Amino acid sequence: MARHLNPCSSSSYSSSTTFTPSSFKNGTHLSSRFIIVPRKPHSSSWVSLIHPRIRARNHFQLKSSNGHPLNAVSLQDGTAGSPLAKKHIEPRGKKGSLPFSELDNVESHLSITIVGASGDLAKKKIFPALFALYYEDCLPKNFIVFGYARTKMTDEELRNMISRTLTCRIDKRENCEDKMDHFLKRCFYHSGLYDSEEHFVELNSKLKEREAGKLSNRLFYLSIPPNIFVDVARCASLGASSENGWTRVIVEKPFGRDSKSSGELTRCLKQYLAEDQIFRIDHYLGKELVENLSVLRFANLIFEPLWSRNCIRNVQLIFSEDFGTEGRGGYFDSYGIIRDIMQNHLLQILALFAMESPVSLDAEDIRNEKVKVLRSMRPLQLEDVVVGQYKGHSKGGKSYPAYTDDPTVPNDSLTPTFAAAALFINNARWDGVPFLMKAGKAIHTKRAEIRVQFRHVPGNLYKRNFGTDLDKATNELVLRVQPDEAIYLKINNKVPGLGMRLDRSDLNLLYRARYPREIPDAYERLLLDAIEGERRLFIRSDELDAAWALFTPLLNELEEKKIVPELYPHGSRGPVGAHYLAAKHNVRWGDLSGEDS
Ligand SMILES: NC(=O)C1=CN([C@@H]2O[C@H](COP(=O)(O)OP(=O)(O)OC[C@H]3O[C@@H](n4cnc5c(N)ncnc54)[C@H](OP(=O)(O)O)[C@@H]3O)[C@@H](O)[C@H]2O)C=CC1
Ligand SMILES: O=C1O[C@H](COP(=O)(O)O)[C@@H](O)[C@H](O)[C@H]1O
Repeated sequence: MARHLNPCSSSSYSSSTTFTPSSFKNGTHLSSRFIIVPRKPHSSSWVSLIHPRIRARNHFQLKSSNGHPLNAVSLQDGTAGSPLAKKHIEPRGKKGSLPFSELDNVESHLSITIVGASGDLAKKKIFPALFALYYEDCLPKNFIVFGYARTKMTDEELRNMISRTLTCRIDKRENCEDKMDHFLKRCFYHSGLYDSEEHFVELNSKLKEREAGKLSNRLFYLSIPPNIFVDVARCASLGASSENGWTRVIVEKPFGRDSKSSGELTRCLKQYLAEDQIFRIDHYLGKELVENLSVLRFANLIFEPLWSRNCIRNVQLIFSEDFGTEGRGGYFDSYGIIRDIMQNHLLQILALFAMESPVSLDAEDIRNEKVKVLRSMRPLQLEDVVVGQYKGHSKGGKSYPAYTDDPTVPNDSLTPTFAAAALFINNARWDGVPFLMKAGKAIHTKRAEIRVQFRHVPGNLYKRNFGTDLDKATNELVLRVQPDEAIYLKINNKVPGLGMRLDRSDLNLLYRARYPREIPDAYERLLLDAIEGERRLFIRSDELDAAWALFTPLLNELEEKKIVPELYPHGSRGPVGAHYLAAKHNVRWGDLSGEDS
């Protein structure tokens, strides 16, 4: 195999092996017990397969996050441009396609490889999510999970490590311990380097051994630092892609630092993977309340007619954590809160909130609408942004560190741990409506919410009761994403009694009261969707480009001008500048209004 210096190599996005089409495994033989159904009647590239066993398991069908039955165990994702996408599978019954009899003979197998299995995210989120899916019978009958990392570990040691993070959550059914044992028996480990194709070939042999001739579908989860994404995509693609089923790769954020690096990352990944195979995860899209946003809008008559500049005064997207960057300072310092939270999680929510009604619930229809919103955003101005950084603080005899006290953070770091911004969408629906974002670490509370403040009632008969500030008593719809999921609507209400006194009350849908069951973690939903081939909750490359196009000029300006962040005490409500920014746009932060603070 020819070796040369590749622009996607190590220090940028590493690789040192030239791609030639012949270097790819190009499995050709399809014989399976699957029924092929076109996912979209008009698109032959969306050929999907449903295993009869899976079809028989209704629970599996019901879990698809777009509300459609499972229809997404596509044999081979992608149709062009990538080594993993060379095969074209004709729908059953078409000329040249495999006969029914041959399709009926092979069972499928799912292999999930977590690359970076020794890391924080894998332990905290990915293994527990996979166990929860197994526990809920959402994984196919034949599956295995492989951990891959440089750390030397035996299968047994991996199992020990994972078992410490698995919980018998949900409703503590009596067979949970058994299920845990069964799950752990399906977990294996392979130690290897991230840039060694040879080590992935070894992994491939272990996978094959356990797949035992079944049709193999393979999912790789890249839970690793971004500088090795491309190395792993290359080695996994060349050394361990499925020969007869699909191969998909979940990529964790950050997807670059700006437009240029993100474009470069996409370009490098696409040397080895087709866009259809890349699942860029934004775990906020997997959160229950974010999922519910579209249901609320499009399945209720009462909201959509109000959903525009005609009735909405402003929208607030708020994220805060009551802890600092503890343990992640090294990563955080080269990204900062704007890249860590705003450019992805909050902007994705904004796009879902503001998009027009999609043609259907199909992933492409939804992502088309989201990308239109992102492309309609007014360029962000520095004067519409406030940045902050937490400083040390003592309270109740306890002292809390400053951001720069972290030994992995330079003492003179200007990296923002807090930011607030006013954004605008230049389209007919949202012209002039401020979308205020606020994200901060080491704030007094942990929360994520969407607040919609409505205009005041014109000619309100009861305006006397509100005093001079009519905006103070307008309706406000709150979607509390976390903690304690809820949707509530603030309304003006008559206080019972003989007089006419109004107060503010909530129509409150508190999830724990209405749905007293545990809400699945975002990673469960997203992993299941990736297994099913459902891309709706994953970020398409043009969405990513549009998101970076919005934030890159601002980030450059902040860095070039060395804007000094406003210091705020650890555990406070954030910098005062955020209030001035809101006031400039005639907005009061709903979370600090006194009613909800
Ligand atoms: N942790 C979290 O809460 C979140 C993480 N993410 C993203 O998920 C990915 C994984 O995160 P996380 O688990 O925290 O990351 P870790 O820093 O824990 O890294 C994961 C694994 O990658 C290997 N690794 C770490 N640093 C390097 C390096 N410099 N070169 C080569 N290998 C390295 C290590 O495995 P070994 O040494 O055994 O090879 C490590 O166990 C990252 O992209 C992160 O940004 C996204 C959202 C939240
Ligand atoms: O992506 C990230 O998200 C977490 C917050 O996620 P949550 O689900 O716990 O709200 C954040 O702590 C981290 O900095 C960021 O990278």
